[in-house]
Amino acid sequence: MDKIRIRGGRPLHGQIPISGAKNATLPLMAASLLTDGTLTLSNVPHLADIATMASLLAQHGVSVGIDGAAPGGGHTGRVMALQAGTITSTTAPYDLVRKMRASVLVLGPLVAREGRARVSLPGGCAIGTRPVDLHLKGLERLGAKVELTAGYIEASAPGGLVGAEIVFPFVSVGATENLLMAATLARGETVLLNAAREPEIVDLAECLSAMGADIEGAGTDRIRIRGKDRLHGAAHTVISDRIETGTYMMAVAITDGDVELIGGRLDLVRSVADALTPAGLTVEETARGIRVRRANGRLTGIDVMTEPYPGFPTDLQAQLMALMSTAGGAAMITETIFENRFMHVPELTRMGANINVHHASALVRGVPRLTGAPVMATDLRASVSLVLAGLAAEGDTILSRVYHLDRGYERVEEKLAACGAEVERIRES
Ligand SMILES: CC(=O)N[C@H]1[C@@H](OP(=O)(O)OP(=O)(O)OC[C@H]2O[C@@H](n3ccc(=O)[nH]c3=O)[C@H](O)[C@@H]2O)O[C@H](CO)[C@@H](O)[C@@H]1O
Ligand SMILES: C=C(OP(=O)(O)O)C(=O)O
Repeated sequence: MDKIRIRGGRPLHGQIPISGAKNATLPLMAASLLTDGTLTLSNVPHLADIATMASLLAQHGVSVGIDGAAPGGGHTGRVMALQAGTITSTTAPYDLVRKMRASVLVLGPLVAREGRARVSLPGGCAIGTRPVDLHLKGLERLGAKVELTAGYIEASAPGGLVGAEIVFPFVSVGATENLLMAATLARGETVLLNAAREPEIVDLAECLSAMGADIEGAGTDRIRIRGKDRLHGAAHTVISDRIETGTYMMAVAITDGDVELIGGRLDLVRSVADALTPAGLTVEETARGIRVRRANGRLTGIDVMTEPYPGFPTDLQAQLMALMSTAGGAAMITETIFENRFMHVPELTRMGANINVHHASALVRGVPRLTGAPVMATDLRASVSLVLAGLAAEGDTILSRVYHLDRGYERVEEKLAACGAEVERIRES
């Protein structure tokens, strides 16, 4: 298993290309199941999760073609062509689903197109129990019969799905995506209320519309879908990764650097910029992306609560905690989305951070400096928070279980090293 070694203390200077969004690409790939036409996605990031979704789709019978990296390894990403001419299997097996929870996004499209699906229950993960009850109740509202048998979701709608009003009791990105996709092939009209408003939902809706779906209101909490008999192929460019953007914003901030994030979109990270500006960061839109640097001197602690979009994203909470570990004064960080998303705290503490967790809140008292240490990744965003801490720490940090990082950060060590960081991957067989 690979490790990453970081020698801290080097400010980042230069440019970092932002990749296409993992969390947009995964549902977009699942949407290919809705049509026998070809769905061509550009700006697809080269990540482990994307490879997992490609394997899952392949075993459903989808042909997946990838053109290789863009010339020069640039930020324009890969082009992926997906064609689900015939669905050869409606089962999503445990072995693939357990690797990646987003595999459950094949459920809605499979039931909508084939009238049935058998999808392994994803189960919990390091950050929480993460049930899928809203996905299942929503499918039932669309007329599917849903049973849980031997760890699998068995859903059937032999006569096809029928549009309905679905009110989510709380916001779920995945349930909104699954039901949005399912509703595009349901008979009649579906209305999703208290729908997630994440940019990845808007991206999915735009792609589905290009495939012939009739969707209004994506990006608001009320999405109306008029079902169609069939969808067709389309070409779509994946939006830039706002979580990667926010992560590098904080990497620049923690090292007191000055970097332009090429392809980063300020409108997608507004809540992050709004939180980090009072902390002492300058965030400016440029012709090609976003420029980030400190306004002057040490950053100051801020209080932040994670919320569904447009609030501060839970996927940037761990990175913010690393940043606040070296800020002046105290910061209170409250996690409202996942019940167990503080797994990075003991590891940051091992690097000298002063953090006390009380239920869903962490009180971070800034220390003058962190010290490098061997640390272990527990989940994707926790692992990158340790990379950030390592960039600012005195001495060497060695991060193990890098496979978590590889799920969501494309060429992270190359991107950081190109801006002056001393970071290298230690490949181990
Ligand atoms: C691949 C992808 O896009 N992943 C993102 C997606 O995950 P995901 O789609 O899994 O997250 P959700 O928005 O569904 O989860 C929000 C909360 O609702 C709960 N819940 C969700 C569904 C359900 O049926 N029942 C239920 O109780 C979850 O356990 C969690 O506490 O949104 C999260 C919240 O922004 C992000 O952290 C993840 O990076
Ligand atoms: C939690 C994440 O992903 P997933 O929902 O796939 O676990 C994430 O991207 O931070």
